[in-house]
Amino acid sequence: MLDTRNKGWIAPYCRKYAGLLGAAALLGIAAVLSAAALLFTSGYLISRSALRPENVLMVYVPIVLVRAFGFGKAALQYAERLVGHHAVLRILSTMRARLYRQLEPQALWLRSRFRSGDLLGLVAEDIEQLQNVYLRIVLPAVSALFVYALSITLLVRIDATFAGLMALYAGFWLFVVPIISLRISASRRRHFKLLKKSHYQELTDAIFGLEDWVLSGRLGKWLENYRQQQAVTAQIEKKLRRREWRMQWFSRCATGGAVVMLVIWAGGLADQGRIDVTWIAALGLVAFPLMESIVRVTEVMNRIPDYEDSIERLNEIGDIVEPQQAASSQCLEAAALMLEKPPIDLKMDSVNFSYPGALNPAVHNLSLHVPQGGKLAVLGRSGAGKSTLLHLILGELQPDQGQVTVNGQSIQENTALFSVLNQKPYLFNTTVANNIRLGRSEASDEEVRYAAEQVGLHAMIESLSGGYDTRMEEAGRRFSGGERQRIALARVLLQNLPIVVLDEPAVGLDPITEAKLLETIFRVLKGKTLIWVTHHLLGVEQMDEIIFMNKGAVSMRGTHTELLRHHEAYRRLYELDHIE
Ligand SMILES: Nc1ncnc2c1ncn2[C@@H]1O[C@H](COP(=O)(O)OP(=O)(O)OP(=O)(O)O)[C@@H](O)[C@H]1O
Repeated sequence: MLDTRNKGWIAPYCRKYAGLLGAAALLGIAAVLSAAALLFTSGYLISRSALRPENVLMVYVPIVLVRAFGFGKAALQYAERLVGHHAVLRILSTMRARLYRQLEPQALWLRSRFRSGDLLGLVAEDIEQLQNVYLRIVLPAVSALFVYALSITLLVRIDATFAGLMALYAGFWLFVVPIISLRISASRRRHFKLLKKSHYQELTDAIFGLEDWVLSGRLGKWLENYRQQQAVTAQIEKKLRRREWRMQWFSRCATGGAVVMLVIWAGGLADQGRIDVTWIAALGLVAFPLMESIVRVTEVMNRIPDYEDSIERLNEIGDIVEPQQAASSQCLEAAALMLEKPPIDLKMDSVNFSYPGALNPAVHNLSLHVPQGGKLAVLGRSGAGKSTLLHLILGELQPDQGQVTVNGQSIQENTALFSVLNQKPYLFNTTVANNIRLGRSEASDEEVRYAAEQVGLHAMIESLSGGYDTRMEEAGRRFSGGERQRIALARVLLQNLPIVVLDEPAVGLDPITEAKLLETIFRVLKGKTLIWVTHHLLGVEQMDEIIFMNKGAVSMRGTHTELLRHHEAYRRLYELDHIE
């Protein structure tokens, strides 16, 4: 886990992967220098050939050099991309693992806060965006700085006055123009983004309330209004584009300016007889690639606002989640102590909970007792209060009345007793072993293997080309839904906490896979307390208590046999769920 010094999303990774990023930057610089050398030798070759050398052998060396630098430039550019992308993909996979570790333990709590957005999807996309920060901002900027410093140093050795002039000219384009351009464009881009966001919100609202717009007969008016707003946004976007083109045009002029200055200077040197005239074109042409890498910084800086939102959002997530984690880590010791002294007794006494502003309570007068190793199934329609109940059990919500306790202590002080297996476990693009090890980062290879064996994945993993070191394809596409859940289950085994919350882990699986997964879950989690939210009755026979929730209250409860015996509704539901 990163310490506070490593809190951001850019600098810590630059430090950690300095070697790889440095190699990519060096290759980028070498590619620019190779391009400069190519144009330099080409310029010389053209001038030399124009003077009609008596023998082709007299221009043989420049011909070979042109070829070498031509190939070299392409090869170096390719190598730079390869190393740069390799570095960035490694950074992204570390970032994703970090994000997962931050979010996963609070999955249920986050879901209660970010009900309507697919938070994980959103932040995963943000991390995707960050790769551009490295590839399109950090690397080009570093390469431009180096090219600037090297060119001026070389020039000083030939002509200090001219070197000073060029340092000012190129420095203006490298340091001053990008800052001015960023200042102007940043506020416009932000304004544009805000406008777009508000239009999206309005459009989404309108789509949800389309029926009301039609019924009220005001749809035409709304459409007209929306069209006008769109026209304003399009106008601003057009202005932004025009500005970008103008900036590109100025950049080309800047390169042209440098070429003219170099040609005039080289002409002066030739007049003084300090260089041969054949070098004039060579020195002029060399400005093209060097200046281009410098003026590119303006374009690069203008991209910063595009990624600001992503970085801000990721920092916000850290700020929201870290206080929760701090509380959890304080509880770890207590958890360890409690693990040594089973049993863990979980109790809810007449708990009531209402969301702020809600008319009815989401959980109403609910009492439960789950002793160590007890198994509770929670069923109910959507909105019945199942998730709220889980938040209360996990100590993420505080009851308005009543209390939730473990061994007589408030649950808020003991939240690190829980593992959670939810509907969509995320698999990272790292090795299979690392994905399992997310449960406990210090777990040994043997422990990872053992956990995989327990969940029935060992043979399948061994059959992969690299065994446990095989990389998951992005988002674990190589694994089926059931296998993904088994990996998540192996993580839970490594965590080895006394209470496991199962939040519909089998939802979306076919009945056979579901039955097999449930059989594995109940087998490997034997002895642990299970709290299982499920949408149907497959596997409920194995539970010690089944509760049905309706409008926040318990509408039916008992063991499977009791419910079958006394409740006609349960009997029918059970039969429906068990039709072959
Ligand atoms: N963050 C929230 N703010 C306000 N009301 C909420 C919030 N979360 C849930 N509710 C409301 O509380 C009630 C219980 O919701 P809850 O999510 O606990 O039900 P659920 O049984 O888990 O539903 P589902 O199976 O669809 O997840 C619902 O009426 C819901 O609209």
